[in-house]
Amino acid sequence: MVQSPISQETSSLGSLQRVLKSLSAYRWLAIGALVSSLLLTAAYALTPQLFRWGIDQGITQQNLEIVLLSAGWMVVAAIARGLFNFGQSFWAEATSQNVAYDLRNKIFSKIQNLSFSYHDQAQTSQLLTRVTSDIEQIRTFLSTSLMQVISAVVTLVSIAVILLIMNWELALITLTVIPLSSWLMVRFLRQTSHLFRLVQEQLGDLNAVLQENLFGVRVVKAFVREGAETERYTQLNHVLIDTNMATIRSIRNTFPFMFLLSNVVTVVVVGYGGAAVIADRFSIGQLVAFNSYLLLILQPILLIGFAAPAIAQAAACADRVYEVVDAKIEIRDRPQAVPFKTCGGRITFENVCFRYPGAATEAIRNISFETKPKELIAILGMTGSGKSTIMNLIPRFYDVTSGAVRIDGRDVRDFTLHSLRSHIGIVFQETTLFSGTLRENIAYAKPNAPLEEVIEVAKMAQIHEFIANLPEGYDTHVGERGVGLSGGQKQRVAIARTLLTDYSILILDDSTSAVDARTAAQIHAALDDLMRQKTCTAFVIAQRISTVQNADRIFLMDKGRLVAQGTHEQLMETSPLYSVILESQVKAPVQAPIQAQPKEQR
Ligand SMILES: Nc1ncnc2c1ncn2[C@@H]1O[C@H](COP(=O)(O)OP(=O)(O)OP(=O)(O)O)[C@@H](O)[C@H]1O
Repeated sequence: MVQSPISQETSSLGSLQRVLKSLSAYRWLAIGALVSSLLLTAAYALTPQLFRWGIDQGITQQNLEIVLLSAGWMVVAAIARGLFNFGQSFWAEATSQNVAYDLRNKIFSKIQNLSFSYHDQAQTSQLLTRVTSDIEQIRTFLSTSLMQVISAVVTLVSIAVILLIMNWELALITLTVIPLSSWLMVRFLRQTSHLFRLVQEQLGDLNAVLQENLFGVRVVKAFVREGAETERYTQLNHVLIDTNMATIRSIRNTFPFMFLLSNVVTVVVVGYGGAAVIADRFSIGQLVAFNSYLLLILQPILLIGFAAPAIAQAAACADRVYEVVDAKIEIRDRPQAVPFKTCGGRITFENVCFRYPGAATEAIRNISFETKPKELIAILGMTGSGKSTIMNLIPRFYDVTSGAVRIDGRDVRDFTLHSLRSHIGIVFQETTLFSGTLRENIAYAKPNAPLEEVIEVAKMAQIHEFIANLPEGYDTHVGERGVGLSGGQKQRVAIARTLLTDYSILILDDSTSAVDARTAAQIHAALDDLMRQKTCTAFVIAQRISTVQNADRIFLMDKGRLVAQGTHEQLMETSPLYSVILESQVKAPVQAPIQAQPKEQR
């Protein structure tokens, strides 16, 4: 299996730093959250002092006015806490939503620009997990964990100072809790950080099975593999729960010790502080305030503890997201690239070899040919002989391993990708339609095309009659993969979609394979005229010799090599392989299309 390019290790910490840097774009929102958080901490820190004042100056001195005043200020402090809490969560949420929005756009546009070779090796489900779940984890980190940690650190420092001022001996006993619990936290993070990355990867694997299953649901049912598929999913689900349980075990091994620490310190403070009150070295109000601070100081340590797994997880997610954002785009414009404007029709392959990334052998070897203007070239050959590969090199879906592909004498790598691909109309072997109406699908590359133009190309692709007979005609909705249409109908919509573009080079890659032989012949007849008018060169890859007999030249491929070329008649005379293919097809029912029409593929 090909190694995924998106599973390399990079520094999680560095990725998390990049997330933090991205906050600068929303600095005012972030500052709003930070200021609210600081004010919230201040409001919390003030409350025990109000207690102390109320007890020592009010209750102990039997001064009702001070008791009521301190109670009133406590109400004010409570309201202030509510307001600052709201401000902190509102602005933190707004910041995180904006950062997630930017990251989603960034990763999506990167995915659009990544080369075919990247997509060949990357798992779609892993990419989906990165765009959805990973970014959501980063967002939660920014809106919750990050704020928790910042306010916890501010609270810890400010309360430590207050405690030291109030009673340094008792403060030092209390503050021992900080290094001890920090050590527990670091140990916990060391144990779990790799587990969080694993969880996200396993989630991606689980999504892969789900996605494959949804796409291949018909195959699963046809082969009665529902049970086996459920088993496969359950197994991966099991692996995921095991990893999740490992993280939970690590949490379980850490947090009880933290709680134990806090309880021990409380006991010591009450014991030591109580003795100090009896010895008149400390007032009751101070002891109550001290005890309240103790709760406040343990809370942030626990908060950091709770935030730690989320931070480790966010770091792993940020790592995965930036791996895609930083992925190398193999095929891109050269610095001096020029726009491809007009096509004279001379397409030259000069000793071209090509090996797919990660493949052991070359898919095509030493291919050389040159087309003449307005030529219609058919490419024929056994399955896997390299026909599609040749065509992939003209629009630079891949770059040659050696040799050169030229158009009118100029290397295709010298053209800007956008202009080059805009001039090449290509119908792929596999048909992909998008969710939307039939009209929207046909006008995919030219959304403003008037209906007459859409109808015109639909007629050429022999699909107009079918569409016109639908109750909603061209406004009929089709599913994301054209569900509701037969294989042949989808192929014809795809042909119409290509015909509507401003192509000058046309490539039809086995694009009538799912269409019945008579309709295929009608499509080719209609395209024949069109190819000679609109295109400078056309390539048709086909399995059936009958559909390409009219080609000006037929290229015969065998095991990655161009073994023969010429007209149908010439090849019949000179190529034994061509004769073998022809003979095998003469015996096949497709040679007699009118008498025995195969059903369109469903
Ligand atoms: N993305 C890819 N990564 C690695 N190898 C590939 C890839 N695509 C095709 N190949 C290999 O390259 C060789 C040529 O494939 P290609 O698709 O060009 O054949 P083809 O003649 O068009 O076949 P078919 O008629 O079945 O479509 C095959 O051996 C195939 O396994």
